[in-house]
Amino acid sequence: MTKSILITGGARSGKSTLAERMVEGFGLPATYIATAQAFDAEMEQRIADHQARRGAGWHTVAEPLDLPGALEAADPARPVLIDCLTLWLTNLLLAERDWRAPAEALAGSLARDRAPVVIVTNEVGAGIVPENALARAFRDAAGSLNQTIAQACDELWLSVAGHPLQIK
Ligand SMILES: Nc1nc2c(ncn2[C@@H]2O[C@H](COP(=O)(O)OP(=O)(O)OP(=O)(O)O)[C@@H](O)[C@H]2O)c(=O)[nH]1
Repeated sequence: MTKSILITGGARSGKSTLAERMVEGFGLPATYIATAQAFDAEMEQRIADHQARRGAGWHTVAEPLDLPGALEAADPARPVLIDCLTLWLTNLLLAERDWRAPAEALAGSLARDRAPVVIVTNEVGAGIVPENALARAFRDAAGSLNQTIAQACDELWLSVAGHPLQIK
């Protein structure tokens, strides 16, 4: 049985909707682990749109930093959707925390005997090389994090303009 799925794609590529459909396809009450924090009205609106779209039947946990801990604490009988790795990385970098050890911990916990886990991430770095050093460091860290989690996942999907493409 497929246990862990990583979905990557650009902004508004449909990756969150694809992830929600996959998790709902397991036919079980599910847990949503959100890494986003609402710092402004725009983000509040995005989050409200997501919550309205998900509807009832989802248990939502907001965890901006301790993602491995949130996954460990989640009910193992329920499928989990993690949305998204890129914001988690941003939160760790802004808090000046290491991301490599938590990324390895997250990858390790995907091997656990539990209901499936679907993870959303962003495909960054396809454009021109950013001019500032922080943006370049973020781009490189995001790429490495995606590789670490993709390697640990049973399936990897790319969402392009609302269309899913299976990579692994
Ligand atoms: N805190 C919190 N964040 C949430 C909740 N629901 C969704 N989010 C966040 O909303 C973010 C995704 O929002 P969007 O900006 O619509 O995603 P997008 O990348 O532009 O679009 P897609 O590619 O279609 O997914 C994710 O990072 C989630 O963590 C929630 O209930 N609470």
